[in-house]
Amino acid sequence: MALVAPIEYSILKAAVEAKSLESIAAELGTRAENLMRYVESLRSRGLLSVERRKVEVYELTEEGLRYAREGLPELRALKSARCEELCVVEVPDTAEGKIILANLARYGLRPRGQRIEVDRGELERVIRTVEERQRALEQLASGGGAPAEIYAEFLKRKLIKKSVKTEIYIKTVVDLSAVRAAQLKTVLTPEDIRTGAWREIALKPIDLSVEVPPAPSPVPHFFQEFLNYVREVMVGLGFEEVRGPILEYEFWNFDALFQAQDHPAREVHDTFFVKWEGELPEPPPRELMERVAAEHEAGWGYKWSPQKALGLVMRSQTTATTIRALAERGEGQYKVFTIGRVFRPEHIDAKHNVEFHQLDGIVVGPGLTFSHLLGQLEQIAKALGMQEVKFRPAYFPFTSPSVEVYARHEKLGWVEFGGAGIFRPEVTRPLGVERSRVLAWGWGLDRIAMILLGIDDIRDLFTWDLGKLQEYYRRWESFKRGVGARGVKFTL
Ligand SMILES: N[C@@H](Cc1ccccc1)C(=O)O
Repeated sequence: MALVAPIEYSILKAAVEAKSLESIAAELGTRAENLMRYVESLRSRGLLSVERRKVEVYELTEEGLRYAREGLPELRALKSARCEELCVVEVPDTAEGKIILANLARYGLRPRGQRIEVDRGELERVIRTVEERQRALEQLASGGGAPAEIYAEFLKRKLIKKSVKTEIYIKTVVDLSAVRAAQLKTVLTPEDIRTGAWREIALKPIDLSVEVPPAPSPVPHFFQEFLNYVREVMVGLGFEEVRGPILEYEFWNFDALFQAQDHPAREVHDTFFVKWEGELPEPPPRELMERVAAEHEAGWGYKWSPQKALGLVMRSQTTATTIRALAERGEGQYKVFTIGRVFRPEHIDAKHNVEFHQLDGIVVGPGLTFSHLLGQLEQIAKALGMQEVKFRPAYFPFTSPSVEVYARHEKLGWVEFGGAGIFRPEVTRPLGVERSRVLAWGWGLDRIAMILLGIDDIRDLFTWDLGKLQEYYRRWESFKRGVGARGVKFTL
């Protein structure tokens, strides 16, 4: 038993005797185009045969169509005749007048100059003849036929033209009792599968060749451009960019930052721990692991586990990347930054997302102080176009002293957008950095974008709403134009 859609069943029923698709469409009250895909689907399942026949058809020319609508010009002329003893038809000396005279001559009416004189009986005979042509023309216009001699006349007069059309004839090649109309669906639900209902459902074919309506053309994404802008600003301030992996060893995300292995932030609720059997980042140097181990054991007084340090996390801070840079370069004078995604299992709200972007930077050199740090942070904030920032004392396991950095958001008030501090000796010592001091900070770029562009909800940075995206892009463009042109005020 073949299952077919209700419309397919109607087609099969209508085509038990071979018929043209056009006539079946008319029978079913639709257009042939609408049936094509069902016909094709029935054919491909061997339920229907399809034959294409070339047929000669007559089509009205533009002129023919116009006369079908407005009436043949000679008919109009004949009807304007004024009759006394004789009837008189006045024909204007125009292009149309010429057509009128030529056609009236066909029916035996000879003009004298621009006028035709004819007796009433003759006039009525010719009017009937021409009216017959007019009816034929209108019939042709509405898809009907006409007497053979009229085709010849109209062809000569160029009111119709011959063309070859392909007609589709279909015939059902299956016994109707072997076919059943079934429910037609485009999507099967888990329920349909569980209950076995799928057996009774016909899947509606989807025609992938159909043109879809054009979608509004996308603009570049404002936040992507914003991230590039931050990158440019940092490079402009003399920083060098470094990059690091998103799937990171706990070692770089925590241990190298002197975050104890039993530190609360390392518990499941603050970090995404990853079970991973794919390719791994290159492991940290053994020797470095040993020095970090010694630092932890002396400082925190517990047994440091190398296995724990080689666990994998979705990095929760891009400080994991700047600390890699510090380990690689060691002692010296340099400034590096990184921009990248970080991940935290947060409760999502207007200010928190589980995935956001940080700008981390370090400035390395002998003799650097806390004032240098605050000055550096101010300079970056200013270069990014921020109006006012505030610092508050804070705690991070890897810096001392430490601050949190705040800026004012139009709607949300003072928003913390990052932390900063000077790396503790416990962090720098195992990396071989003993003479230099390291200023470090990590800022949330999503929040900075919200502050600069007046976006009220962090989730909006990833909105699918094209209207919002366009609005934010406009704001971003006008922000970019204004950078450097605004009065900047800082408060310590
Ligand atoms: N990594 C910290 C920010 C920070 C970076 C560097 C020094 C101090 C603080 C955070 O994610 O919140």
